[in-house]
Amino acid sequence: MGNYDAVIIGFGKGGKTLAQELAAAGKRVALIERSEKMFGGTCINVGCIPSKSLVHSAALSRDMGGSFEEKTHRYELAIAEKNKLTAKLRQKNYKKLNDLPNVEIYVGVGSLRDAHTVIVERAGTTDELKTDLIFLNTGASPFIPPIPGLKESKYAYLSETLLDLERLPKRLVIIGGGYIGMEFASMYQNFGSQVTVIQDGPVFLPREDEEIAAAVLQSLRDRGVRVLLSAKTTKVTDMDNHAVLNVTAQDEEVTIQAEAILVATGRRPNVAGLNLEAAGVELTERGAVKTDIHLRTTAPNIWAMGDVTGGLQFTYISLDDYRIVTSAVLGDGSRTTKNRGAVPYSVFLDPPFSRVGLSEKEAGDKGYEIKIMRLPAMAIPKAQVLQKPTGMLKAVIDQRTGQILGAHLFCEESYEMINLIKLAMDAEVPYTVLGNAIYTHPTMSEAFNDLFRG
Ligand SMILES: Cc1cc2nc3c(=O)[nH]c(=O)nc-3n(C[C@H](O)[C@H](O)[C@H](O)COP(=O)(O)OP(=O)(O)OC[C@H]3O[C@@H](n4cnc5c(N)ncnc54)[C@H](O)[C@@H]3O)c2cc1C
Ligand SMILES: NC(=O)c1ccc[n+]([C@@H]2O[C@H](COP(=O)([O-])OP(=O)(O)OC[C@H]3O[C@@H](n4cnc5c(N)ncnc54)[C@H](O)[C@@H]3O)[C@@H](O)[C@H]2O)c1
Repeated sequence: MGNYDAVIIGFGKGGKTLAQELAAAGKRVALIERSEKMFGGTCINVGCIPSKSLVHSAALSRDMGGSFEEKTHRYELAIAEKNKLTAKLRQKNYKKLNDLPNVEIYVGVGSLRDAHTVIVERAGTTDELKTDLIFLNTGASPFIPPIPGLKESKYAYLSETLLDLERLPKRLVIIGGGYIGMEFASMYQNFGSQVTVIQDGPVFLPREDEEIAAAVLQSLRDRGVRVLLSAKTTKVTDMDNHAVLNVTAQDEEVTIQAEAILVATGRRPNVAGLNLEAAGVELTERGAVKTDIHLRTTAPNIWAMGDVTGGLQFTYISLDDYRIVTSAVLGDGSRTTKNRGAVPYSVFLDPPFSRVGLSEKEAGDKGYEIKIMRLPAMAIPKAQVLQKPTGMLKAVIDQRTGQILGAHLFCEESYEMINLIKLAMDAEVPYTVLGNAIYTHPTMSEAFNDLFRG
């Protein structure tokens, strides 16, 4: 039995950062992680970092061209490179925490006995930890739809297992056209696979600005990605060297063959087995840990961070959740989910798509009198230098105040540009400031001179 000031379940972004902060404040901390392969969490092991390493390698491979065998060889090298990177980061993350004298890492599955007792279980041993404060940072796991034959298929993968597939699939089918589906479609198309995306709804990227979603869809189709909308997979059958998917797409029956199937139909909070009810921690209707604006759960000494709270699933949100929780337990509680500012995001396509704030429709529905500003990517000199003229930029402006309500950038390097707009929105700087600023040249950011000319 151990006594701690704080116990953190899950070695994710929020958890590991909070462990360091609490340790620096003199607290005795236990950090529990169920798998030695997950020190540092989803992002560095099976999420953002490995997928972006492969996105980068795929773009290089596409530029080199060649036969499918040559592409396969480059793919194998890319997987090996990615494995090297994740192993390095995992070890670094472990060491950083393990070197702290008042942090103890437990490898095992954590659960609650009551609001002040955490159990850690692993083969044959059980530890019981007594503590004042508990932090839940257990992340999320893929949801697998109940499609006959899918779970049993040896050709079916989740994002984390596909990232380890060493042989480039000639044909890849992706079930789900969300963030993971789009990024993997773009990446595997660049590596040289023939990619088909099966999306259940009639609208492609329904949460995105209509005009931008149409431009992204067109670009993927121009690159050879087959995207089926209003499509339902009814059965998966394994053959000797491939799977056959029966799909109903807009009332037509089609069969699709694939060497690999990626299931990318959303990720659900990891709450199973935590025994939360024993401590009075309630769930939302959607099965996430219920929290208030300080990320406190319904148990007064228990807090939650990251994907398990059912919020936006991004690494930097888990990191910001750590700031909010730190503010609550070590500070004055002034940082909350309500004042964290605008939340940007990027989908790493080719070119990438990035967004912050409201779409044109959302701004209209909220009653704003709006002005729309647009710029085709081909008008940006740097896009021409990079030979990446595809895409468009769109901004939604509050006509009355000149504030930027939203920006939607589908162009090369948009993942860097969007952070500047987020800053302008948080600082309540009118669009004209970005429109009249001096930028270095030739850069993608200087496009703001034209986008926001007004
Ligand atoms: C393929 C992919 C690509 C992504 N790309 C991006 C991206 O480009 N940018 C971005 O911002 N986000 C991206 N995300 C999302 C991002 O990875 C997650 O939002 C983020 O990692 C969540 O962090 P977290 O702190 O909530 O938990 P996690 O990092 O998921 O950590 C939770 C940890 O808890 C452990 N755990 C769970 N239950 C228990 C238990 N009972 N006991 C002990 N340990 C337990 C898990 O093993 C895990 O290590 C991507 C996700 C995926 C899958
Ligand atoms: N660049 C990034 O920041 C990045 C990259 C990848 C993932 N992520 C995070 O990971 C999370 C999970 O990604 P995801 O793509 O799994 O989820 P998602 O919620 O983004 O998309 C899931 C998609 O699958 C579709 N779908 C569900 N069931 C289906 C079915 N039976 N047949 C066909 N389509 C079906 C849904 O309509 C939806 O479009 C995202 O919410 C995101 O926050 C972020």
